[in-house]
Amino acid sequence: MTQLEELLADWIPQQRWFAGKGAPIDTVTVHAQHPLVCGDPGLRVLIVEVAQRDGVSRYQVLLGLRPAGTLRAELAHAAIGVCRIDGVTRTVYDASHDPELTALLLERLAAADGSGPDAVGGPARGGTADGAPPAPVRFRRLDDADVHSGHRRSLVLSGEQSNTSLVYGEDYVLKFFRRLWPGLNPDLELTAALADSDYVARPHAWIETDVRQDGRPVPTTLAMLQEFMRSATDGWVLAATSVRDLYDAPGLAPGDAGGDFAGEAERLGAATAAVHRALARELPTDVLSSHALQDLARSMLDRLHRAATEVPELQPYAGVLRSAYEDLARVDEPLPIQRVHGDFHLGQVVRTDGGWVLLDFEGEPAAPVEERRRPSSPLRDVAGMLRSFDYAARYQLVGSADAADLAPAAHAWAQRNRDAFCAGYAYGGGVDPEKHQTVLRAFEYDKAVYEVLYEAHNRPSWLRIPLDSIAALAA
Ligand SMILES: Nc1ncnc2c1ncn2[C@@H]1O[C@H](COP(=O)(O)OP(=O)(O)O)[C@@H](O)[C@H]1O
Ligand SMILES: O=P(O)(O)O[C@H]1O[C@H](CO)[C@@H](O[C@H]2O[C@H](CO)[C@@H](O)[C@H](O)[C@H]2O)[C@H](O)[C@H]1O
Repeated sequence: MTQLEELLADWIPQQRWFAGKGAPIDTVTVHAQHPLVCGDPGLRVLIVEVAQRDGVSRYQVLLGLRPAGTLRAELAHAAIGVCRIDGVTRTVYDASHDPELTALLLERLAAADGSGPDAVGGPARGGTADGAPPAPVRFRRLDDADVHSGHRRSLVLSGEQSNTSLVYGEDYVLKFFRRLWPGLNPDLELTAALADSDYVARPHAWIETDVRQDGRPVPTTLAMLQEFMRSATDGWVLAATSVRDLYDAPGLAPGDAGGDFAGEAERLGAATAAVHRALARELPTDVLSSHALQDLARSMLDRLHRAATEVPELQPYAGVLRSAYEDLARVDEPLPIQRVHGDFHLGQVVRTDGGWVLLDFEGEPAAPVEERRRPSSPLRDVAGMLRSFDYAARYQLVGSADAADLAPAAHAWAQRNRDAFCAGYAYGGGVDPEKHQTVLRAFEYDKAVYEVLYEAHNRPSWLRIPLDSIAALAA
């Protein structure tokens, strides 16, 4: 490995967005390096390949470069290290934290030519008049997007993120996809398909490059610029506040405790149904054949095997989970499928003055992009949100001395909001989740198993949450 690759091999595992935390890194290779800003400071987009026991994954690093010893104190936390690059000793750092550099990205997006919605996922436009190939990193803007670079300073959104989002003033969010899969990112694809919907943050522009796959260059989304919902409050924060109010009111039912969330849960259900209907209008739909249903059940079983091998505490419940998947494989009614959110939870929705807005249509960040772009049952998203109500109810019990006393209240809160969400989903025009219990249960179990792996890798102290839910579901 080069000096830079050695530094990255130490730095990458400490990043929240690194998805390979379950195993050590063997090597890091800089697969491509595209200069965006030359000079001092400099900015390069790196595509790095991280080799681990289970294979090689690609990540995007925004590399800032300054002469060694000149990194300002406020950027010290972003430092990756000091190494020689192009014969000069430089400090390299995570440029997403450097507003001086990120301002230039917004300027490039504002200056980009407009493209129609078909340009999303379309071929790179052909280079310059003299026939030169398209630029390695392309800045593209939707035709009717009004991107201006007046609010230049960006701030990195803090929080439990799989990617890195920069907020410019109060206007835009620029989200850099960290784990890269060749091709169109489903977040950009679905957000663009829903561009006119009141339930999504309007997409404006994107950044892409070509990533080689099987010897061919594949246009691959690096980042998406969308409207910043300035009046937004995170759904997780709202739900957690409601749960806290309930825990502070011993003996009261969730509907009587103050801060009841059921009205919001119901409206969220209706908003989810509206988004599903819009996705079904804009993008292909199908019906799952019985053969495909069996494949789906098998994929759930595979995930269970992987999770139970890695997290043995799951093994006592494997029998119950397996039989839920077998029931799914035997469902003999047609299961409509369409594009869905794919990783739906309370942290992916924000409440604005105008109602609920859905974010982050990327799907489960660890899954290959072909899998995430595959149509699925909308009940998969319903199940994701039901899991999230369970999380919101349980997470304040982790490590609490009052956990046993509060458990009935947690159960009541989750049940009330599950019911409200499902009712809202049905009256909002979605299928009635209550009438599809076998499918819903299988998706819920599968999501909980995913969460077991997710927590084991990212937040081991939260591992008990999905494990306890599975124990309760299996009881
Ligand atoms: N357009 C937006 N407007 C307001 N807040 C946003 C917007 N996009 C993201 N956020 C906030 O950032 C958080 C993480 O964004 P998300 O797109 O889910 O990132 P990730 O893919 O890294 O999980 C969201 O939960 C939300 O609170
Ligand atoms: O939002 P991301 O796309 O990064 O999704 C990943 O991280 C989520 C946590 O931030 C994780 O969600 C799990 O924890 C949530 C509470 O923090 C909870 O509301 C969800 O129900 C639970 O699944 C998500 O699974 C993961 O893909």
